[in-house]
Amino acid sequence: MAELVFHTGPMDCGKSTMALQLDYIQSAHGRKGRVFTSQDRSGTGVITSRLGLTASALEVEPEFDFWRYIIGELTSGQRVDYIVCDEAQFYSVEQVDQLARIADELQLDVYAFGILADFRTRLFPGSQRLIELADRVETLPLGPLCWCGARGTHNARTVDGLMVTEGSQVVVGDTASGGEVRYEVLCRAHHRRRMTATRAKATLSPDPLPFDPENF
Ligand SMILES: Nc1ncnc2c1ncn2[C@@H]1O[C@H](COP(=O)(O)OP(=O)(O)O)[C@@H](O)[C@H]1O
Ligand SMILES: Cc1cn([C@H]2C[C@H](O)[C@@H](COP(=O)(O)O)O2)c(=O)[nH]c1=O
Repeated sequence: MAELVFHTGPMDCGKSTMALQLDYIQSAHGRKGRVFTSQDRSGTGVITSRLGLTASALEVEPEFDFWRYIIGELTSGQRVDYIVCDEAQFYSVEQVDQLARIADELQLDVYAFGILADFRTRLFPGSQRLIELADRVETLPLGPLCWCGARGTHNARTVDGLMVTEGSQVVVGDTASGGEVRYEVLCRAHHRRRMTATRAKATLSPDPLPFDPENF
C-alpha cells in the first residue's frame, strides 16, 4: 500500500540531507524516482544539504501540477516508483492534494520534507495540508539547539540579530550568518519572549554593563 509521508522539523534539522539519503536508498535495485524542490536557498532546480550533498531536482513552481506530470511520465513509458518532495512547506494546498491522489490512485510512495511553521509560528498552507492528509508525520530525530541549550523547535526570523514578527511568510534564507535576513531556531520559551542569542548576550550578560554615570 503506497504512503504519503511528511518528514518535518525546524530549520537545520537534516530534512534535505534525509531527502537525498532516501532517494539514494530508494534508487537501489532499479527503482526510479523523481525528486522535487521549491525555492532551495541555493537556487532553482537543486536540493542542497548543509552537509554538502547536492542533487538536481525538478522545481515546483506555483502552477506545477504533480498529477499531470507523473501521468505524463507514465503514459510516455517512463518508470516512476516513488517521489521525493523537498521544501514542501512552499507547495500549494492543491499540489499537496495532487500528491495524495498520486499515492492513492497510482500507488506511488510520496516522501515530503519541510518545516511546519513560519517565523510567526503559523503553519504554512502546504504543511497544514500535509498534516491533514499524510499517512504518517515523522519528526526528524536530530535538530539544532536553542542558544540556551534546549532543543530548538521554533524558527525565528532576525534582522541584525534581533527577532522580527512582521513580514512576508516566504523569505528564503538560512540560519548561517551572511544575509541581512537570517533565521535562528529557538526553544518555544525564548521564541515567545523574542530572546535571540544576540539579545540574550546583550541583556543577560553576567558582566555589569558599562554604565556612564553622566547619563543617569
Ligand atoms: N559540518 C557538519 N558536520 C556534521 N553535521 C553537520 C555539519 N554541518 C551541518 N550539519 C548538520 O546538518 C543538518 C542540516 O542539514 P540540512 O539537510 O541542510 O537541514 P534542513 O534541510 O533541515 O535545513 C543539521 O542537523 C546540522 O547539524
Ligand atoms: C521560518 C521560515 C523559513 N522560511 C524559509 C527559509 C528557508 O529558505 C526555508 C527552510 O529551509 P530549511 O531547509 O528548512 O532550512 O524556508 C520562510 O520562507 N519563511 C519562514 O517563516
